[in-house]
Amino acid sequence: AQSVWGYDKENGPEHWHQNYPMAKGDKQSPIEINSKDVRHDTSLSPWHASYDPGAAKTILNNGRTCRVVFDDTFDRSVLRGGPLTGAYRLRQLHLHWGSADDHGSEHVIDGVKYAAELHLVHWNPKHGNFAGALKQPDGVAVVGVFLKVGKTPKPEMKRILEEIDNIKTKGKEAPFQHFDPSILFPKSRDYWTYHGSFTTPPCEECITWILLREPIEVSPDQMARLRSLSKNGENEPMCPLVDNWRPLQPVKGRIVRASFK
Ligand SMILES: NS(=O)(=O)c1ccc(C(=O)N2CCN(Cc3ccccc3)C2)cc1
Ligand SMILES: [Zn+2]
Repeated sequence: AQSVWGYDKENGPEHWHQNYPMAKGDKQSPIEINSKDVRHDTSLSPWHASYDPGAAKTILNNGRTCRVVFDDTFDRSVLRGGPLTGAYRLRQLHLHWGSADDHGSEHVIDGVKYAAELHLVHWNPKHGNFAGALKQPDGVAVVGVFLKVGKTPKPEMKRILEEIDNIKTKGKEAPFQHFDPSILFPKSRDYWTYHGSFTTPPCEECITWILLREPIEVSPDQMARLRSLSKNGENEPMCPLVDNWRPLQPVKGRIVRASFK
């Protein structure tokens, strides 16, 4: 039977192109950001998120990540500015992380891998709905925030990680309300931006990436909580949900712009 895609030897990133040909495209993500190749673009404006905490709905474990889902039926929580034209609607946030603190992020910055990477996924309502947006080059915008392990963890991450106990296994979902994800943003608004793809199948090349330069800190036990999630269902053999990151993809001549010098 067609094995559903995942991150294991038999269904991992090297196999994805068999069912999802886009995976071999020339605008794939993630990529390594090399500061020497980045262009400071003075025309890039600051980005702005105006999120309604009431839009948060649920948190779930889908066996591949931990995801918080928001109401995106109208312009309730939106991202504007930066490289974007118009307001993009926040649909969900999720994370990618490693089995140890020295790796786990998808994008790599000058050789540095972070322990995890948070993705806030937004779509362009001019394309009608999310399914339509992912067929357009300007359909989706993802803000990426790097997580590093440190001693002064952000209390805001606590809220997501406290919910982990209720969604330990695949398919588990819990209410997750009154949450404004902009509290997860670091102080600096500096970012890199480039055009790329979903880092998971179907790997459509519809994403304007906005990667924040300043990482946020999480504590060692917060990372341990994330790693305590299981990719299996409740009554299946335990299998830790870790290393749900895609390896680096070829840059293929793409230009990465920076909002800062
Ligand atoms: N890691 S990432 O930020 O690049 C990212 C990866 C996947 C997704 C995501 O939600 N989907 C990709 C397509 N998929 C299937 C789908 C669902 C509804 C309609 C149509 C298609 C959903 C969003 C962001
Ligand atoms: Zn992601």
